[in-house]
Amino acid sequence: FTTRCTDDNKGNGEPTLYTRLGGIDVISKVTDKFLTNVVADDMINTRFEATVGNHYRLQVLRNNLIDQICAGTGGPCQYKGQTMLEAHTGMKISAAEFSALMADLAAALDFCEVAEREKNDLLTILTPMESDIVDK
Ligand code: HEM
Repeated sequence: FTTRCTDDNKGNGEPTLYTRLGGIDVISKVTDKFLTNVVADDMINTRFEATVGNHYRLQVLRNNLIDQICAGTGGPCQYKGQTMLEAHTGMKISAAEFSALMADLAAALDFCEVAEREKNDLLTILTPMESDIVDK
């Protein structure tokens, strides 16, 4: 039975994925690189033209992405955006576009030197969202 002087574990001494990723600082940097990669990605960047062209809208998306990753990995944030189904309904996003976006995120995690285990853990959390995002 392991205890440590922190509440950042599930009672088993294992830090949350949020902490293993490096906390809000690394999550923010990964999100910025991810958005840079998406904007450079000819497969999907037209999807984000209106967002990138509006500073306020881009900041909202950035904040929502950071909160979503922070909250989803056990960090102290609250996601305040729409559900994935609400946010993507009407866009008719294809499975190929979803894969392209996930590859842009994986490249951002590599760029920020996030370790393989943490990279895979985060991608594993996001992958099931495909059913609420693709073909809606
Ligand atoms: C696991 C994959 C994905 C996640 C976690 C994700 C996450 C999000 C989040 C958090 C928002 C903001 C919702 C809000 O503001 O209330 C959003 C909006 C959006 N997403 Fe996704 N998304 C994913 C996949 C995709 C894909 C594959 C595309 C298109 C290729 C896409 C295109 C968009 C667009 C265009 C918006 C609207 C941005 C705006 O409001 O200006 N998303 N997404």
